[in-house]
Amino acid sequence: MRTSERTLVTDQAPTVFPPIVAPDADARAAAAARQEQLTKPPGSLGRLETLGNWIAACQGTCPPRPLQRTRVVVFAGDHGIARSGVSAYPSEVTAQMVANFRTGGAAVNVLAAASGATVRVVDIAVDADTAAEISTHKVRRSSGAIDREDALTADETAAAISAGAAICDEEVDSGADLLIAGEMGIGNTTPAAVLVAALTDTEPVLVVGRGTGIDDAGWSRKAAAVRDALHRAAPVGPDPQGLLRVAGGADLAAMAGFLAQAAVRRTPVLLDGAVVTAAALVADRLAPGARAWWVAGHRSTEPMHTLALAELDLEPLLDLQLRLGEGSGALAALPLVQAAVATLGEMATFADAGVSTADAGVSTADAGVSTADPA
Ligand SMILES: Cc1cc2ncn([C@H]3O[C@H](COP(=O)(O)O)[C@@H](O)[C@H]3O)c2cc1C
Ligand SMILES: O=C(O)c1cccnc1
Repeated sequence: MRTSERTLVTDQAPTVFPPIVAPDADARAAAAARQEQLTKPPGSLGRLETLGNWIAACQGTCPPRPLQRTRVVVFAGDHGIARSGVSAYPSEVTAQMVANFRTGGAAVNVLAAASGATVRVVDIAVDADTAAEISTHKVRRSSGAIDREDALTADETAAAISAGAAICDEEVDSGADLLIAGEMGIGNTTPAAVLVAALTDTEPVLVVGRGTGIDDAGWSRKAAAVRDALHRAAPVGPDPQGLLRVAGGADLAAMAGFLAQAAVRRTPVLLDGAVVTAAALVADRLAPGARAWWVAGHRSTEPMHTLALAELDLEPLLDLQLRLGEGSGALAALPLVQAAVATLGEMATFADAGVSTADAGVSTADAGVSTADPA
């Protein structure tokens, strides 16, 4: 059913983000002009150029400052739907992986260390008691089983969005100049798929993927769960806060708040995989225009990810067939962002290095060859 055919119910007290200011167009233009002066044919660094220009625009200065503090926040939360056989793993793995993050043994830790980022894990809704220092923003133990009950109450939804925004503020206030959201939660690809289906008006079978590696029977159970949750969510239509409440979860709501607040705080974000991008899709509805502050690190193999990226008009930097989450795909792309900033900031110009520009060369007519095409 299309949303226009439904009676829409909007959540009562919506969490309001201030209007999003776009990254600085003047700094982006100055960066694009500087790229033309650097000792390379125009455009020859391809996507690294537009990436560097984007960082300059986000910082409001050209050349951009080197990135000093890239911070990954892993949002951990369990989901009642995991009891319906939609994941290849049991819910206990969420808390066990939280412990693994804290001792540095997970992919996110190793990838972060490899490119100089640091990792913080926050328990938003793990179905276990975790250490006090990571549970200050905890909303509840596990979100509801979305095929038959709401994921959250309205108050919990607002609290989770606010928690994510507060976590973002803590990180920006501590000096973070590039943010990455990661996630850990057995079963979380199921609510993420529901959010993407609802916001892109897509059928369940087209959004449901294999997650942690479910077999065909598990995939069928997952598609049925997505169908039932979408049915339950129909009355809220595309209302972002209502969707998070009925068919999302506390971790997804917190990530949406975090991503929206990053745009409010004019701090760039490198997006991770399908689950984070599902939260991003909601965040861009909560704070229209927030997407201008995000770059997609990679494309995961989950089908919903391609749909969500297309809806956000984001082109991923990498496609490595990753399907992990945690922030791993964003971290795989981080060296590209660092390279983009370094080339824009540190390469010599033609004038500095005494290198001849294209128009100083042999004329096209004389040599019978084309000179550089600035396009
Ligand atoms: C050991 C382990 C580590 C992980 N790290 C991220 N995920 C990923 O898999 C889960 C989502 O997939 P599904 O919806 O199929 O459960 C999330 O926890 C996600 O972060 C992991 C999953 C496992 C098993
Ligand atoms: O792309 C993701 O975010 C993802 C894929 C599979 C499992 N967990 C997360």
